[in-house]
Amino acid sequence: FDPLDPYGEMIIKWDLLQSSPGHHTVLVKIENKQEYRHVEKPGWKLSWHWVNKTVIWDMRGAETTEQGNCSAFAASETLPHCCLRRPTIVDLLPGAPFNMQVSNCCRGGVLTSMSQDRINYVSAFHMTIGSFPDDDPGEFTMPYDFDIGVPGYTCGNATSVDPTKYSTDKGRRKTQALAFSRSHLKTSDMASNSAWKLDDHPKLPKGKTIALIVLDGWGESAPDEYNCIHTAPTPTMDSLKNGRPDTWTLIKAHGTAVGLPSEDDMGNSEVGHNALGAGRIFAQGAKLCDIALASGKIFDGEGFKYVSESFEKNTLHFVGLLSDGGVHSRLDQLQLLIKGSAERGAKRIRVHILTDGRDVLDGSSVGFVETLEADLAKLRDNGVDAQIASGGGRMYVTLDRYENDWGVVKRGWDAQVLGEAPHKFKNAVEAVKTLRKEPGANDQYLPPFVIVDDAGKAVGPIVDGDAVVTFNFRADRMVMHAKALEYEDFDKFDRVRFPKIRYAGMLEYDGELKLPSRYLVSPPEIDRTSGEYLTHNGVSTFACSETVKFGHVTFFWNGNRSGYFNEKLEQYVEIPSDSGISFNVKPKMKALEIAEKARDAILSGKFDQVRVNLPNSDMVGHTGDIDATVVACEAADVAVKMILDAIEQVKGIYVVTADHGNAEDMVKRDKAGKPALDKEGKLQILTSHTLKPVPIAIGGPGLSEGVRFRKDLETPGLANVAATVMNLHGFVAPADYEPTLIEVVE
Ligand SMILES: O=C(O)[C@@H](CO)OP(=O)(O)O
Repeated sequence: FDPLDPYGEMIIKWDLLQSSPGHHTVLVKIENKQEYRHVEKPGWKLSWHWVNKTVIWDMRGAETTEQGNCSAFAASETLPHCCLRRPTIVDLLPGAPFNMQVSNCCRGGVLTSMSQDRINYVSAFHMTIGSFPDDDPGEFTMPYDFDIGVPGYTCGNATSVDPTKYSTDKGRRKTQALAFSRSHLKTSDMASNSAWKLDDHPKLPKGKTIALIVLDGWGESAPDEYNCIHTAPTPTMDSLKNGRPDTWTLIKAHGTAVGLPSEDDMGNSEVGHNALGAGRIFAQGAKLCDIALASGKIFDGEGFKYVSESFEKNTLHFVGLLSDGGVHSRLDQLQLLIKGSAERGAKRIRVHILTDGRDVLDGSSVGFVETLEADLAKLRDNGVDAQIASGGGRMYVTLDRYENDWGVVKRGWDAQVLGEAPHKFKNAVEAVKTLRKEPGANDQYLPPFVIVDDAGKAVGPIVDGDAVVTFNFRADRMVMHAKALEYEDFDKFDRVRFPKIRYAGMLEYDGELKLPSRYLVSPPEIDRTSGEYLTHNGVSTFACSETVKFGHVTFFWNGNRSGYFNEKLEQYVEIPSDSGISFNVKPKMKALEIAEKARDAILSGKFDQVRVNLPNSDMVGHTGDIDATVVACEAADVAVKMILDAIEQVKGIYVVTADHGNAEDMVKRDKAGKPALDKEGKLQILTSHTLKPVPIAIGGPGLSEGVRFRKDLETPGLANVAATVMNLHGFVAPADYEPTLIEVVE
């Protein structure tokens, strides 16, 4: 994956043109679909491993670098071109004899990228293959273990897809290959175990137990009454900071430091944990979608083409979080999607909105719905039947995560698919305004509603043949919904009706589950995470949080990958979260239970790294309840103490940090930093994350003497933590990781 080239890839295609037992003709093409990367001289050098004992009788357009031992064919009239089990093929040079050429050959292996040169981005060669005399002449079997011979690429396994159709006789006849396989190449070369080996740190020892504590939503801000971290009693966290400039510092947790489009983007747990675990900054979903929308490429991709097949006769539905928070989705991206779809033939559009009030101010939902309504009215003027069809608050309708409460997803299903909800309105602005007036109502927890026509009938249930696009780019709160929309076998709630739809996510939400199977933009490919390196180097890990943050310290930490890298070395423990309540009701959440599990894991002596996420300051901060958030911060501090006490006992090391800010600032501020009042003179409570930096502290009896934070890094951020932790485990981090935060002084 190359952030400059997020859509790029190289593909090797094999078309089986003729096949009889023991004799096959194959056309191989290498396509450079990168945007910027050319394959320069000395060019590609393609090799693979034959499954059976196979020979290449004849080649055109390319040749193998060696013939190998063909003595088994001594009796035949001609000797094969190559008898190696692992042949290496090179392109012919320009000026090769005419009878040796095929189209797209003979450039010495140089391949330009498709977007820069639409003529020379393909290399092709042709070969006839057969079997050894002592082997069964059988069906063609695709070889494996491809290597393109260009530094920085690894090939995935080949997969079978529809054969290519060829146009012959000046386009009058189409012929079709018999079978077709393609193998994708990735820009990383981690196939062999030795590639994972980390060098020993020259000064720091191995074998220390490290507690890695992530306080969720714990930023650093000026002390005042709206800084709950300041007002809460937090003696443990204070003791890590006060008078310890060498082992306590601040790091960036928002904006470009975590792969977001701009410095105005607050941090969030997804990008924060990705950066913490991966040690590098990857362009994140928000940015990838911006690029795809700006270039219009989003509409050329397979995902959009798939949904657009419903445009002629059926409805296109959009489902997602309606705000400009930029954490899970953005209104401007939805607007571009709606516009682009209408321009490309969508005639009937329905939007199912989820109101926010968590990444943006509570009450802002009304403005967002008004903006969307105005857009849809314009479309209606232009003959597109476009309307909002249903809605509800994000925390109560649809956007649950990590299977904490399927009831949330069911409420969304009932409104969006079945067209059923306890509240019915003729118009969405009226719906949101009215429902917000109910006692205790807020944007996050608005009850579900459907929009109905004059006859009281829902205007937009999702039915057979319709297309559905979920426009959130962030994964965690879309996975459950995606399962309901896509899984044939599904038992989490009674769907009543399971419409046959064309469904695409804005991104792929789970790379392991391949969910959803269609999407508009490819997600960031976060590879070679610190967790994967450390397991390859024998480091054992225990990771724990409660349900609402469990995936943060596992899935996000490991580059959006579920499951273990090495079951023998890892143990992940999830403590069930409270469900069906807002977390200000029980602000201590499961901090104590998480700390107990971490303590036991540390004292067991079985783990080199014990990693936890303490969710309190974030989850309770999001409720906007200041008193409860103070209790939450205190609870997190108590949990930190319990873990640090255990580290003290085993003479280990601690690293305490956070993924983004939240509880340190609970009020909207004016430019001078003073609390901003609304039109009625009331304080505007901030439920969202912030742009603040987060602390990081290191220490413990196991920390070698002379270890301190460097002062020479210009803007250290979350991505610098992975290399730091690797050092504390006694290893040097890979060269392309963001630099370590620490140095060892004599
Ligand atoms: O709750 C969430 O979904 C986000 C805020 O939208 O918070 P976090 O990034 O901390 O998970």
